Amino acid sequence: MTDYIHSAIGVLQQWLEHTQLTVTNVGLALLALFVTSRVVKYRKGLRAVSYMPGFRIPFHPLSLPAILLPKASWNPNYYSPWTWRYSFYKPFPNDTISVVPYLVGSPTFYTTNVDVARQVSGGGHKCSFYKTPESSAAFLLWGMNIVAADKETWRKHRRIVGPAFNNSLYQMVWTETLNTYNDMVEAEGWKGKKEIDVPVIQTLTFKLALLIIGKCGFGFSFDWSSPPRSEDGSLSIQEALRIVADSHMIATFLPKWIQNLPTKKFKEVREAHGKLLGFMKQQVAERRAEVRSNSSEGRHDAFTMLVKANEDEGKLKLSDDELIGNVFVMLFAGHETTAHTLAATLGYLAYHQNLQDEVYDQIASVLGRDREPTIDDYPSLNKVLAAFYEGVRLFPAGHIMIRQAYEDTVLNIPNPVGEEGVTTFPVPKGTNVIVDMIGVQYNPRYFDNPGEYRPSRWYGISNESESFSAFSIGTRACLGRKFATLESVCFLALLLRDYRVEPALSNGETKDEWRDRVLDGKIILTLGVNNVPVKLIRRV
Ligand code: HEM
Repeated sequence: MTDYIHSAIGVLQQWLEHTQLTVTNVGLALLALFVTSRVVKYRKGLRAVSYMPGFRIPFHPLSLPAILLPKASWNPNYYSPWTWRYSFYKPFPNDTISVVPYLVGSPTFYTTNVDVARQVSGGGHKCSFYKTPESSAAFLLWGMNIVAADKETWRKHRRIVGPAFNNSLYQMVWTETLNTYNDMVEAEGWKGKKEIDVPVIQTLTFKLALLIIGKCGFGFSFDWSSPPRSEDGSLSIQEALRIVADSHMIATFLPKWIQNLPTKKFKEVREAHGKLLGFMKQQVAERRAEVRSNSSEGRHDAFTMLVKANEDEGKLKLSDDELIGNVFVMLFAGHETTAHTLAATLGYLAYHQNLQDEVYDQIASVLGRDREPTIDDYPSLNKVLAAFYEGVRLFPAGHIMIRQAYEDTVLNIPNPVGEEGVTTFPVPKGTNVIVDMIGVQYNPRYFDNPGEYRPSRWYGISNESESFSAFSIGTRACLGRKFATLESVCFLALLLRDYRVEPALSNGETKDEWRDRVLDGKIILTLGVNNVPVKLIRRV
């Protein structure tokens, strides 16, 4: 008997090694097998997939098969499991499908179609869809905010938060990214080194994104090398913000009684939350006093702008908790997303040296060898931006948008490619519509050879174009898109100006094996790539 158990464990271990799956993913895989089921019937022309009702999983069943698939087993010529995610839709006649519960409950539509996404995601007076509180739970820890709010509440938040994303903030994002890059080179001891090993590029991109949100979003003065605790042992605000960002999933999804257990990790998380909350309350009061006494003129961070806009507002002011909620939501909407996309972009550019050369040639022609970039260079660095846009297309950090019909309505679903027109489907109140953003980005309806990393597909396309659907579309599209692109273009231009980025291969590994290992997706709250190990070779 023990022999059987040992050999079963052995087989499982081998399979895990082969597929590079973690134990958590195996758990999810088993759940997926149980939840996802066979195609059962056509429902008014859309083919339906049926699943057992009653499961409330943090992300939808389509995420799960993509995670559980052993690499490349479905198509030896293709390496990204995310293309498989799109191919999920291939057996169906349309790029919008409905998933119908076996027993009770209303069906859910899954769509990879931009027109359907526009109908459900935009908000607005005429839109019959909204974000349910359950789907926004991850954003509601610190108070109501623009991401979680809907309808009238959203409009109230947007009026105050929208104006904070202005040219002064953008100038600050650029300047602070430049300062942070120089700070990083100094603090990491890169000066004078010809070759630098970076085992995980995410350690840099996550720190960069945190410092930029901390400085430009919260208006804190952070620096690359500040110690996590002061001499008296108390947590620094910078470290508290890092812990809060890193423990977001714990704080959102773990029951309170588990979070209150006396382990080192949970104690640290509680300390960080307590410290930040107290600090933010004090900051609201201080900034309000500054705004009232006109002494906030030199401050352009989003937090101060928000307090200012709120002071100027008449009846529809935000409460202090809502102000704090909106500052924190920038951390959760803008930190991981930007950091993951930068890591994916650098991974692709390391793998495709010819494309990196093309980007570098532009940087060199715009900046020369050592001129610091200014925000006026941003439009001329369009190939850097295109490299970033292609990174976010292939790994759209905001990989899912969940909406629900709050009244009986219809969806106008475009007919399959090759057939003109739309078909109108009745959508009863309570029906969920899930916009599968990975599916959208890999949908051949919109992108020629969608699995290929090809930044040139974005050349000559206006920045305002809705083709960049990875930031969503319509009135509720990402408010931080320019924030993210300015930060990323500035950082990439500096890094690629100074260093050639190459894959750091492990023993005996080929470049293609590196690509398969690294440029593979993982989802926690947002979608990113695996750890990206690179070598930075100083350009002379
Ligand atoms: C690569 C980086 C980013 C990506 C891929 C991204 C993606 C998205 C997506 C898909 C949405 C729509 C979500 C939905 O409607 O369910 C969204 C909304 C939003 N994002 Fe971003 N985002 C990024 C960076 C940022 C940054 C840096 C900030 C702020 C500093 C930010 C702030 C927001 C806000 C406030 C909203 C809500 C807008 C509204 O509902 O009116 N994002 N983002």
